[in-house]
Amino acid sequence: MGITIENVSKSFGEYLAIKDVQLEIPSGDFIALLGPSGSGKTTLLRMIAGLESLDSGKIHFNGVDYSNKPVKERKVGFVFQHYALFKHMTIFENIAFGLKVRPFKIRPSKQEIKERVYDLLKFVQLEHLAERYPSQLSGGQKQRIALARALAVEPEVLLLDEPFGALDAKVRQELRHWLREIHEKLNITTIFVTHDQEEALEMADTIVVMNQGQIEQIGSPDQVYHHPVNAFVYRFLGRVNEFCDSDNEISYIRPHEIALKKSAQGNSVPAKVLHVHSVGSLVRIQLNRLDTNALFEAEINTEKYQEIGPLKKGDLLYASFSNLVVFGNEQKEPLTAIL
Ligand SMILES: Nc1ncnc2c1ncn2[C@@H]1O[C@H](COP(=O)(O)OP(=O)(O)OP(=O)(O)O)[C@@H](O)[C@H]1O
Repeated sequence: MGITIENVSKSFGEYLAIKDVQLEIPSGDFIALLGPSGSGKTTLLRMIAGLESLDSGKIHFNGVDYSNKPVKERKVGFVFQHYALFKHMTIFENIAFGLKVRPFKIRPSKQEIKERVYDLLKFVQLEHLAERYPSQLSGGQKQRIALARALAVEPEVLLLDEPFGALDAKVRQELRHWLREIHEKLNITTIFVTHDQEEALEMADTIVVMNQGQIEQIGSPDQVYHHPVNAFVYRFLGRVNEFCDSDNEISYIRPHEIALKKSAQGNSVPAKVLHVHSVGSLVRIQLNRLDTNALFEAEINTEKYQEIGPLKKGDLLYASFSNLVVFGNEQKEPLTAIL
């Protein structure tokens, strides 16, 4: 199902939480709403679900105005951060719930419900847990079941609000791949809220970067990461070094874009090593520019480190900043790209 969000705004009392948002979500897309806490991601998701009213604007599902339709008419499935499984029901009953409470006329038979629940359990690879209670499941298993429950009613839109937020890093990683595979199989339009840029970059077809109730940029992971339209997006999408050029301009470069050499080359800048630490296959090096005294961080792989290292505090290196991007303080567009 394609969704069109047209000039939507929403206030809570005096506070304008969503400001004139426009967004076109093609059918079958996997979208991440990415932004810091309080940027309006959940509010926008809840408006799409019909859980929050709109002050102005419209939301269309497949070209039909759904702005005032109740939740139950929207064919949406939800998964929230805190599982929200019914504690007193078995896993089977949890998944069956949405089907059992359907009006009599459209309610499947007992046998049909049973088959559907087992199909879903198979789909999320947790058939063996049907008779357990939520308290007997791990966090990751609970979220798989929450997804199976959301899928039971055959939604045309899947809404996920930080579904892996409460899980540890390894389980999160597994579930990201798993959810992406599920999306590829079912192709349901999926909107995913996260404040984790890595999660958004890894999973989504389209990233919508939000800030203070507004959209800063819409684009593929590659576009928002490599071609951010402003300083906010640049900063939010990953580690970044900032150098003040003047009162109005700041230049930005990501740590992995800085080339480090043992000897001076071209317009490289001398810098002293302050700190070195390894993170898996990467080495992060904190340095101090000798020309401006500014601190910065470079990131290289272990092979490159073997070429220039081992390094210790006080060692002298030469840094080339070939990909600096300059934004004015309040500018939306990059002023220049210095090569
Ligand atoms: N029911 C409400 N009543 C009053 N203010 C609200 C309500 N819901 C949200 N807000 C405010 O609206 C703003 C946006 O909140 P929202 O939950 O949409 O942000 P978010 O980007 O999802 O943040 P988080 O990542 O922390 O969940 C916040 O300042 C929040 O305090």
